[in-house]
Amino acid sequence: MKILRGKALLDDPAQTKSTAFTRDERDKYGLRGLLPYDIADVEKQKERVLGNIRRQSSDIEKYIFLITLLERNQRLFYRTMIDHIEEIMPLVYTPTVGEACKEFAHIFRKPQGLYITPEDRGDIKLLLGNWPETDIRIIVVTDGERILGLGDLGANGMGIPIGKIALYIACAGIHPAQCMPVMLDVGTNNVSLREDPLYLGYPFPRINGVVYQSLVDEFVKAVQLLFPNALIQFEDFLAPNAFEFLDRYGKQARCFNDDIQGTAAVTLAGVYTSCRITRKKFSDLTIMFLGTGSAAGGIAELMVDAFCAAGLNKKEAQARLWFVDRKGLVVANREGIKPRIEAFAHKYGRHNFLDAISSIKPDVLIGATGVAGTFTEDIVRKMAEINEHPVIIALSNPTSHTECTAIDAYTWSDGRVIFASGSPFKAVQLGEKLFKPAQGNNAYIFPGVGLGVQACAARLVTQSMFLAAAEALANIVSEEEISVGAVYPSLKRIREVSYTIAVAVCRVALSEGLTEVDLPDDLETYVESLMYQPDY
Ligand SMILES: NC(=O)c1ccc[n+]([C@@H]2O[C@H](COP(=O)([O-])OP(=O)(O)OC[C@H]3O[C@@H](n4cnc5c(N)ncnc54)[C@H](O)[C@@H]3O)[C@@H](O)[C@H]2O)c1
Ligand SMILES: O=C(O)C[C@H](O)C(=O)O
Ligand SMILES: [Mg+2]
Repeated sequence: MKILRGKALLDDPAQTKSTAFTRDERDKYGLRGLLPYDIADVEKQKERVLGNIRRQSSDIEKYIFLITLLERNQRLFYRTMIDHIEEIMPLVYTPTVGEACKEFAHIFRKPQGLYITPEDRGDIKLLLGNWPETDIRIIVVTDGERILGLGDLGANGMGIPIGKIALYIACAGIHPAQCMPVMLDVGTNNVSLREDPLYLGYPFPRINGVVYQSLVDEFVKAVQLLFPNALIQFEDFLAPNAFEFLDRYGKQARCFNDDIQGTAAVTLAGVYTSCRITRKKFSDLTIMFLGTGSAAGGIAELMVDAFCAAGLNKKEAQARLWFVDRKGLVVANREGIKPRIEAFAHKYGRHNFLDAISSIKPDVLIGATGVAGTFTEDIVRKMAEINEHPVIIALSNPTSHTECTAIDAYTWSDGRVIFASGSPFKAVQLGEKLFKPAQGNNAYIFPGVGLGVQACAARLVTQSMFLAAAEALANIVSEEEISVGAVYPSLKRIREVSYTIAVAVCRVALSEGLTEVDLPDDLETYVESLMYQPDY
């Protein structure tokens, strides 16, 4: 890295320390007179940042403030984010990032990340070469077609890769210079966006079919050529594209789909942990999904592996999993069952959602619909009638799209529910008891998986890695966390979580012969040594 001087040094987000430059440094780098007198250490700077965040009148203003801080002073941004993760994460990630994506074209200040459009066909390598860094290790790419539960947001969806990359850096210590957010801006079918005069994306209907597929092919190939060490995380692609790309690239490129696989691991971990509260055996559970998309489909596939690891055969495992869609219980011989769901369409009578719960008596209910309020009072009460401690995981983001809120879930189940949700909820006081529901979000998984894959230079990312990540995450939850109803560890422990998952991923890669480097025996110390600390 070229050492800058004077104003250029102050203006460089990666190198500046702003008011923290010491007298000696101010002398040495030609900074005298360019800064106020006080030498503010990072603690003082953080105090100022927090004051500024808290004085903003809305979360979207807080988001804008934080993004501009990131553009000004990278280390201060990440130090603040790491030290105050519970306060900052909901601002740079779900739920606020959902609002930021909807408003993206209107709050845009400075480009971040790489944009690829159909006009760049044939030139994607050249575009990647324009990126200012060469040693890229983590890429988060979206085409914006299914941004959280908000639908097709086109190029506005860039907020998601930017947010996920911030989590890679803060939660797993990937170096900022090694990360790249990418928007495959292939158009949008959201007419109101295309008609918005301030819209910044490719203002045409989405390309599709082979034309679209070949552009994604070109992107993946170009990444492999220019950034051979990069891990590609596919994010917020609409199903079936999400599944198709995973099938197409998963066995030949270092990539995974976060909504399918990351979500699967975090949900499985929550279910494992719930067994410590319900005292049920994991292999005895019956699980019901509302929604048949990427998240639910991905979870079911990993659950089958988990049940098989617990001693069931594949058929028995599949028999434990049930799907409900808008038309009710998904059963054999129903029209139009998605190929990924067929194995779970059992021979059974037709039932609506509520009757399906009464009849099948699931221990666990998982929502991945993107539709608010789909876990109604009737549904939660029914789950609580058939289970002493029903497990309800409402995955949909952002908060405005959650299947049910924490307070409703606790109230309707008389405080007996074991609840987790994709976006965070505040603690709920019900009589004497305080519940602190945990956030069931793939943020617990993908940073650690990325760190692990990088640490061991795994050629591919496999299902066994996600199974191991789920086990590692479940094992780390403390008794104290469980006592307030949380099935995940506190976010304050996220770097410990990511590191633990990374070590588990390395072990799987080693056992599957996927590593491309010689790893030291002491994997723990090695992985920890790789983690970026945003210190001056
Ligand atoms: N918490 C997490 O970590 C996490 C991870 C991934 C996705 N998600 C959330 O899950 C939601 C779904 O994501 P996805 O990728 O599976 O999307 P998707 O579009 O692939 O799937 C959504 C599914 O829900 C079904 N659905 C919609 N309304 C329904 C209703 N009223 N009743 C029954 N089914 C209904 C759709 O038919 C579809 O099958 C999004 O809101 C997303 O934010 C959360
Ligand atoms: O982005 C998130 O918060 C989780 C997940 O990837 C989603 O798509 O909702
Ligand atoms: Mg996602």
